[in-house]
Amino acid sequence: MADTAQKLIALAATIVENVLSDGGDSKSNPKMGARNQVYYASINGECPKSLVPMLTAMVSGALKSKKTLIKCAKDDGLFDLRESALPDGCPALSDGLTLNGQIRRPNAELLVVLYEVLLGSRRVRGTSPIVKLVKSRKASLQKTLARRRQSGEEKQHVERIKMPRFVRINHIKTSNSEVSSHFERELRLKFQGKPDSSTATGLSGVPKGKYTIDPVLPDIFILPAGTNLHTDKMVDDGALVLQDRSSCLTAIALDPPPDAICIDTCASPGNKTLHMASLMMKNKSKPLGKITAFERDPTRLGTLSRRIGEQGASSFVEARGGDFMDADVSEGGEFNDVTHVLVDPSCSGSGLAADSATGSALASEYDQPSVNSGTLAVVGGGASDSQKVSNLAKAQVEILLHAMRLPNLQVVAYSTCSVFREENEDVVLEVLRRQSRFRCARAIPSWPHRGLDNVPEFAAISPLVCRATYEKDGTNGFFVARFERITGELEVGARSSTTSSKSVKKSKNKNRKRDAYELSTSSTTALTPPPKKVKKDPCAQFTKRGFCKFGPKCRFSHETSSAATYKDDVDDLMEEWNIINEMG
Ligand SMILES: C[S@@+](CC[C@H](N)C(=O)[O-])C[C@H]1O[C@@H](n2cnc3c(N)ncnc32)[C@H](O)[C@@H]1O
Repeated sequence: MADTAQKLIALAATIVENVLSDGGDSKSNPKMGARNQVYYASINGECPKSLVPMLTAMVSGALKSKKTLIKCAKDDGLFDLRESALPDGCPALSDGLTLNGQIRRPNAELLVVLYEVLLGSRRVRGTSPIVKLVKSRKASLQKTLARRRQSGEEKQHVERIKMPRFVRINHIKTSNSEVSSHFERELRLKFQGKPDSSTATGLSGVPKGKYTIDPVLPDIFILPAGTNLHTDKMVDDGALVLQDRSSCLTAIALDPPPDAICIDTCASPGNKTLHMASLMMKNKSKPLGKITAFERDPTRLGTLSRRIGEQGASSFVEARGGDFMDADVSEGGEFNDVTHVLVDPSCSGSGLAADSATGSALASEYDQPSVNSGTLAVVGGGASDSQKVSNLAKAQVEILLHAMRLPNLQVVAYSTCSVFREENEDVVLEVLRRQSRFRCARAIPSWPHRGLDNVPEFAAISPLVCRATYEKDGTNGFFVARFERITGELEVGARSSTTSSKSVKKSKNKNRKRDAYELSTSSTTALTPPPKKVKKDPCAQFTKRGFCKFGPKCRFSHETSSAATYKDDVDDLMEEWNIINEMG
């Protein structure tokens, strides 16, 4: 037992070291990212599948909480210990310090073990000298963290948010009845009936031993939080997909008919591409159409291709390496016949649920990207968070406009897992302003939670778009909009039924004229700046727990100083979050 724990700690430390280091071979290349390295460790047999959730939690926790862990160790005097005070074989921890006492390069194993003791399982397992050292100082380290939190030097502990386990059916490989009997036979779960509300309370209330189905969205099963399905046969076979409920909104909003010719502009790891494929197969009444899934990142393209194969979709889904912005969208071009496009571009990821590892809180949908928190690490170099979000928003608008140039395109679904209006309603308004062939239509009419309702300029689009939040929907924060080609026969804002290829041709001539009349093509147009917010006192419940039962209606502020955490592969993180939940 202790040996297994030590092997796991050593593996986590190797991955952390790879990520923190500057170089590495292709296998341990830090650019590959921690999650991919965990994945490789599991397929290479270095980590048993059942321990993948623990490994993921250790690696992501140690990396995300690095600063907190080092400060606690430093305050606790760990780096001042003389060699004689260290257990036999323990590396000199002060090697990682510069002359003025700053940390140059933390010992990766120390980070992992400190994470376990202070923020993770709070237990010390393993046998190495570093484990022995931390074990001997566990109580004082934990007191140091508590003191730092009390003095405000560290963020208060945020209670772990437990989302239910959402599982989507892949209709290419299975059916609802097969899945139900699998849950009952293999997992010994009993169906508890369909919940009568879509509130977070209704959803998170799936008791142990039971399962249910989504009250609003088709094909989603809801299992108790913490259900470990990482070794489940149907998940392994690609018949069931672990996907957050909110991330299923986009393909449902697009609603492609079986013969649709589709593009996913930003596809990897392919959750939404493959959801589209499943919907097309489910409704198959005529020959299947096709999906071209663009991915510009070569590593992520590999993940996408693999998953297309695993989920049985290779015959009609193609992974295409390259930037969608270079795709030929001209009349008569390669994508002349495309009717449906899904746009789920890189975003700030500000809607991802609070992370127990870092203690960061859930951003509210009324939050704005803070100017100086500096937590959006990837886009725009040293730019402020609000500048990075603005850069992301510009790219989001350009991808939508590029897609809307496709000559036979009928429907576009747009989504982000951001809660910021700058990447959501503002993007929709900007796209409507810059072209005149598509209007915003009502996406998923049965979804109860619509767009921001407190901003006068959003009044027309707010009832048409969908939002999701942990507080209201039991999911990560999410936004979806549906655009439809204007046929001239429908009222603005009304939703047509899924458009057939005949009506595509009918409206084509009219649209050609509109094509010529495309409005501004400038990529530098600034989005509407967010209105100034009235300063409210902080909400005590939100500060303490990371959420509050009054949600956006609360009269106190839910603003956080680190409202956004940038992650390009946000869907990976969603899945990772589910994994971390399993630890609870
Ligand atoms: C938010 S993730 C997509 C998640 C995916 N839709 C899913 O549900 O699994 C964005 C992905 O799009 C890729 N991407 C961003 N902009 C792109 C572009 N212009 N062309 C192709 N891929 C792009 C990124 O590399 C990243 O893998």
